[in-house]
Amino acid sequence: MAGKKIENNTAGSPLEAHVASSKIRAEHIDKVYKTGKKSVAAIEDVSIDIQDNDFVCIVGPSGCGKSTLLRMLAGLDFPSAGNIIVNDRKVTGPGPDRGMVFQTYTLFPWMNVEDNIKFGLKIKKLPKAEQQEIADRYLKIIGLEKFAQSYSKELSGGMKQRVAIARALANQPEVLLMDEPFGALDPHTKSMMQLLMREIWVKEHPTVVFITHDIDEAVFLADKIYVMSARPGKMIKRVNVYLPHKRTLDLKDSPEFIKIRKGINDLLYMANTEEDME
Ligand SMILES: Nc1ncnc2c1ncn2[C@@H]1O[C@H](COP(=O)(O)OP(=O)(O)OP(=O)(O)O)[C@@H](O)[C@H]1O
Repeated sequence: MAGKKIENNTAGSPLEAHVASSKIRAEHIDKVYKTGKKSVAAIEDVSIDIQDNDFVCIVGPSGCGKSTLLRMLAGLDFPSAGNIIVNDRKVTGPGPDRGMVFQTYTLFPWMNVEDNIKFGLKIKKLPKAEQQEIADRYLKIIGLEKFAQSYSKELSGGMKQRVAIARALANQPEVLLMDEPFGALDPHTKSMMQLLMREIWVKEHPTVVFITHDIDEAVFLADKIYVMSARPGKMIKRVNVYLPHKRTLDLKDSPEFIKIRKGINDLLYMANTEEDME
């Protein structure tokens, strides 16, 4: 697959091409980790172009560099070659324009739910009434109004992730970067979180980049899916997901959903088989 150009399964409509604006661009990214004398090529010649308000998932086998790529978009790590551009500016570090949600729960244990959500707003020194208004709005969206005064240790994993999402969204980042945020949840809670995440996106329309190795999750959530090959990870295809804007869980049993899932599984299988044969 080395050096293969990324393919798009559909050409954008002329209108889309005209009005869409690039929010995030990764241009020919390589990432090599060096530890002592050893070096690991994590990703190779990866390019992506994400438009404003897109919900994008990135899928690929374990170790293909998904988290590495997301960390570089966040400015928490840097490419060995290539550029990352967010809002037409080269990324040189983390910034308030990008919110992150990780797989591990990252709430501040000494703050209650409401204060966790207000954290970034306090730093921004927003007036108290405005902080409360925003916290109330997101508590409602995540359905945890009754837990506003609870602490992290009193919450389930799913509840903690809902608060982490609310905390990230409350800051009104232009881009939400999510690294397998539902990876540690049981299947039922995971489905409920997927539903909630899609609902939040339909309402708020943040630009979302969501990493997962769960193909079902990617097809359910995203409008565009970038598929990566095994390490060193390369982008092999961008798949546009033409499913309804508003989604319900029974969509997962529909022929359209199953067809897209199969297409992505086939791509991953082919990419990995080709790597094995090289
Ligand atoms: N700080 C680091 N130092 C050295 N090697 C690293 C470092 N971080 C990641 N790697 C290596 O880079 C490769 C890509 O890792 P990364 O965590 O980005 O993959 P991933 O696709 O997110 O994996 P998973 O799906 O299992 O979480 C792996 O081989 C990993 O061992």
